[in-house]
Amino acid sequence: QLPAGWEKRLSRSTGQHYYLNIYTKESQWDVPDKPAEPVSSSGPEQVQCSHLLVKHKDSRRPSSWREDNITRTKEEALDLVKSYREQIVQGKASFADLASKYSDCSSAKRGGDLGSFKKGAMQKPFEEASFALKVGELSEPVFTDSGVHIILQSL
Ligand SMILES: N=C(N)NCCC[C@H](NC(=O)[C@@H]1CCC/C1=C/[C@H](COP(=O)(O)O)NC=O)C(N)=O
Repeated sequence: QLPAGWEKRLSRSTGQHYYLNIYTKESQWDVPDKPAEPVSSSGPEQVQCSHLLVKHKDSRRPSSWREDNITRTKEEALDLVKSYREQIVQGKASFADLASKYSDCSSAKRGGDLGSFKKGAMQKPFEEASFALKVGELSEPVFTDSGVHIILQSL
């Protein structure tokens, strides 16, 4: 008798039995010894985030809708990102307002919204920071080849 939430399946490729978590559709070879977890332990499949990106002269593409040739240094970009983050945290400005004015990413037009994305879509440092956030949480400055970001997880 299997613990609740599991189904016994036969693998066509190996002829072995495996066990399917009927909630998360995750499968495993080992016979389950406790009821299936209704949410996957590996966290959400995808997240929706907005970001404010400040590029610098060493960015992979040191150009944006704001500035054809971006010459600020990485340190200057970090100082700007910190000042924007401070204004948001102190409630002096909204994330979307500052992103639409100052983000060097085309998503500035949407208040920084990047839409939903799965693992594998964004550069690793950005992905790791995005998936580590809770809904409504604002990241510390994150560095990618694009430049310096702050990230807001929206959904
Ligand atoms: N899937 C969605 N929505 N679009 C594809 C995103 C591709 C992805 N992009 C990034 O990782 C950078 C960092 C986080 C956001 C982002 C935006 C970049 C930043 O500007 P850029 O350095 O490119 O000039 N602008 C657009 O791609 C990548 N794997 O390169």
